[in-house]
Amino acid sequence: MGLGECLKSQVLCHVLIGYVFLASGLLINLLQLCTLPVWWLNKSLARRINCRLGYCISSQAVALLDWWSGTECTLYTDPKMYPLFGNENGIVVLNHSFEIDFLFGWSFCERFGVLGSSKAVVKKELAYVPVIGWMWYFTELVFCTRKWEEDRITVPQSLQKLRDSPENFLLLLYCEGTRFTAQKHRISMEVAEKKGLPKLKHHLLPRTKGFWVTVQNLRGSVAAVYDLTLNFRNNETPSLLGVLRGKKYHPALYVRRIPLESIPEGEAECAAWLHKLYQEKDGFQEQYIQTGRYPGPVVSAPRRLGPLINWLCWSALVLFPLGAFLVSLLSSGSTLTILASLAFCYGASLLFRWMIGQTEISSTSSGYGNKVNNS
Ligand SMILES: CC/C=C\C/C=C\C/C=C\C/C=C\C/C=C\C/C=C\CCC(=O)SCCNC(=O)CCNC(=O)[C@H](O)C(C)(C)COP(=O)(O)OP(=O)(O)OC[C@H]1O[C@@H](n2cnc3c(N)ncnc32)[C@H](O)[C@@H]1OP(=O)(O)O
Ligand SMILES: CCCCCCCC/C=C\CCCCCCCC(=O)OC[C@@H](O)COP(=O)(O)O
Repeated sequence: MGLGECLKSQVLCHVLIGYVFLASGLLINLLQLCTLPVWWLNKSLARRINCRLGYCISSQAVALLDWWSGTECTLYTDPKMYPLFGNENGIVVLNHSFEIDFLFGWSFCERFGVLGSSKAVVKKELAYVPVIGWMWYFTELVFCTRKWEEDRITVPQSLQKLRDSPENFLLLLYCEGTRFTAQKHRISMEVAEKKGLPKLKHHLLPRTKGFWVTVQNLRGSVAAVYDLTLNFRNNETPSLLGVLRGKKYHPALYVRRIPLESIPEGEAECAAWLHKLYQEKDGFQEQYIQTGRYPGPVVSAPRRLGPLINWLCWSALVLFPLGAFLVSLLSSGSTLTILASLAFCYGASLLFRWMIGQTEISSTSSGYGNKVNNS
């Protein structure tokens, strides 16, 4: 085992990474809170500032993936479309089969220069997660309850706010609405059968209402739907803990750009269009599993230095006071202070572990989609 591998497996390194993420993240959340008065004075400026602050948090996770674990994603797409990525607003439709599929989305957003302004339609529960959830509140993510009676009012309102976004954005929509499990797949195929729709092998049946309201509310301000299909070599199942331990994964992503004008306006037609899209996605997944490739040529999208520099800067900023504190603690010799500090560190590491748990299907998978009804 080389020095790098040895370092990546050390619990102390993981604790320090967690500390940097939490300390810098909470500081950034506080800065975001301080931008509240700016929203009333100059909304566009407040949004730009919050995009930069959001970048400071999300790019730490990207640095962990791109630079710490060294994961490289193989991108399959049309090279003629590639220059448009990040240079226009887009709705991203991605399969929701992996615990940290969002992180690979973030990694590409970074490469296309829109990480700070990246958006998603996320379940409301995530708004309460410290650091990430609080940051999302300020970067105007669209929160939903996954109860259509409520979402039909609130989701369009949030989407309307994005129309005059001062920066280009990619809005991620997991139409499956929940992470893939064998049970949810079985139930959703029962729904498919009842609706007379063809069965999907690798996806849950997409929920169509969210897609329809998203397209309708963003028509005129979004140029295209980006259809993304993600999978991993050798049936890898990536996890945040794996990335933290420096495990290198081998993702492959197929991106298709579909002009928004080509999507039907009526709800029923739009729903049928989405079901057809998922049938195509299922075919692409099958092709990847059979051949190890997606259709189309491979395009290079190199990782950028930005996340690494950001991470190093925040690390220096929060590790220096920690070092000074530890020195003064040890020299003070007070047993009570040392015990209190140890208890605080233990609490902070539990919080970090809980946050990682939010990405884990085994610990936090909701009951949504476990029954043949809306919930
Ligand atoms: C080039 C670019 C390259 C790279 C860039 C890539 C991407 C990066 C971009 C941005 C990244 C930014 C941030 C990402 C970071 C983090 C995000 C991470 C995670 C958060 C993810 C989530 O939280 S996912 C969960 C929340 N999101 C959603 O749910 C969205 C999808 N859902 C919907 O759209 C729903 O319609 C709804 C939520 C709006 C409402 O849900 P509800 O259930 O109330 O109603 P529905 O009408 O949808 O459902 C009822 C219909 O469904 C049928 N039904 C019943 N049971 C089932 C079942 N088990 N399975 C399927 N269908 C079922 C039912 O019959 C109803 O049918 P109708 O015919 O009557 O409609
Ligand atoms: C440099 C250190 C970087 C450490 C990065 C730590 C980041 C982890 C911190 C907080 C995690 C919060 C974000 C979790 C995003 C969860 C994504 C997700 O997939 O949500 C599930 C949702 O779709 C559907 O939920 P269910 O399947 O119905 O249940």
